[in-house]
Amino acid sequence: MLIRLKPERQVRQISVLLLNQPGIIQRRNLKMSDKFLKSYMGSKGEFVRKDSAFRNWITADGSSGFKAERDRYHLYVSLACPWAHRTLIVRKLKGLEDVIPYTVVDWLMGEKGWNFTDKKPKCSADPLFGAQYIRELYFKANPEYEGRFTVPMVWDKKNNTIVTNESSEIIQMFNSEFNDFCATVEQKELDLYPEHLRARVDEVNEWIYHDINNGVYKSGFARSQEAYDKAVTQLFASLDRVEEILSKTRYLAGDQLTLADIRLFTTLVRFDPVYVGHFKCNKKRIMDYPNLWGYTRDVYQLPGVAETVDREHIEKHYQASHTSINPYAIVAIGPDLDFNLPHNRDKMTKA
Ligand SMILES: N[C@@H](CCC(=O)N[C@@H](CS)C(=O)NCC(=O)O)C(=O)O
Repeated sequence: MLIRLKPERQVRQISVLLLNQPGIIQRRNLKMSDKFLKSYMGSKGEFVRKDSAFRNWITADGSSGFKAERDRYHLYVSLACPWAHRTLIVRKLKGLEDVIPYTVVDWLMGEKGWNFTDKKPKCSADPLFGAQYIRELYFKANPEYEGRFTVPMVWDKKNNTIVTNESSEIIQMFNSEFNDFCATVEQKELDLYPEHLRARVDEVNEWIYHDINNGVYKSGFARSQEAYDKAVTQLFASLDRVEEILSKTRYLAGDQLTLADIRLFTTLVRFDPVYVGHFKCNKKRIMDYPNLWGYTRDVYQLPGVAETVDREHIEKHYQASHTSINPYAIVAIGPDLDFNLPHNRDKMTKA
């Protein structure tokens, strides 16, 4: 009986069982997911995120060689991905919809990484090259490329190359370098990384990135009890810390929304539907934290943000793609969540 086998034998058995069923695709996914995870593993079974490889900057004056221009850059995203989601929110808040077009990849990540499809809602074929996989674009930019094929990624149609694949930098560029092109004056004047709040924004970003944004991945992809315990303990200690901050101020850096909030929001909005179950981040749910839950709804309800959130892409991507942690790729039903419930956090803003 399966239950009596040693762990490594059980894994083989699962693979055979899946092969005997009509959905042969499961075996392919199992292999992919394992390879994917191993490429991110440290020596103690801990998840180690790789640095992004393309780090050019688009500037308003073009001094970097990449001048901010209308319809010069193309943004590639997954609606499932929290890092890519940041870029869609800032693009929206800054009114850059007509300036920076984007393409959404398939929510299912297979053995060759992200692929394009026009057969699923909100996804489309690659408009620039008709590529099948995002990796093809990375090789177009650099045939010797050896890094990961990640989203978000910004393609420069003029120089025919990748500008950047680092979300934290893309959102800074969208915030400040495209101000000549924003749809409205309010959007041009909106500064999500103002000089006087930078030190505070940088400070919170630092620990929120390690403990929360990446903390959920470190918990979910841990391959040893020790690595999981460490990551998940740190994750919830930092969520408690954020809860405390948000009991005093509406946003992380005070009364004003900043890039730090966008960066945190994209993790929080995925937390209860995916990270609690799929990544075993189940000490508490976001809805158990009054301030974090109210804050998540507050950011969600900002004009334009809700339309960047796609629960179908989010829930299906993680659970169907990571078959080494969810071998049958069954997508859980997910909690009832109403992000539109009143949050009353506007009352915290000082007059
Ligand atoms: N540091 C990058 C991380 C981006 C990232 O890891 N994206 C994931 C999707 S959530 C990805 O594309 N993974 C594909 C892979 O690692 O092969 C950023 O913030 O932009």
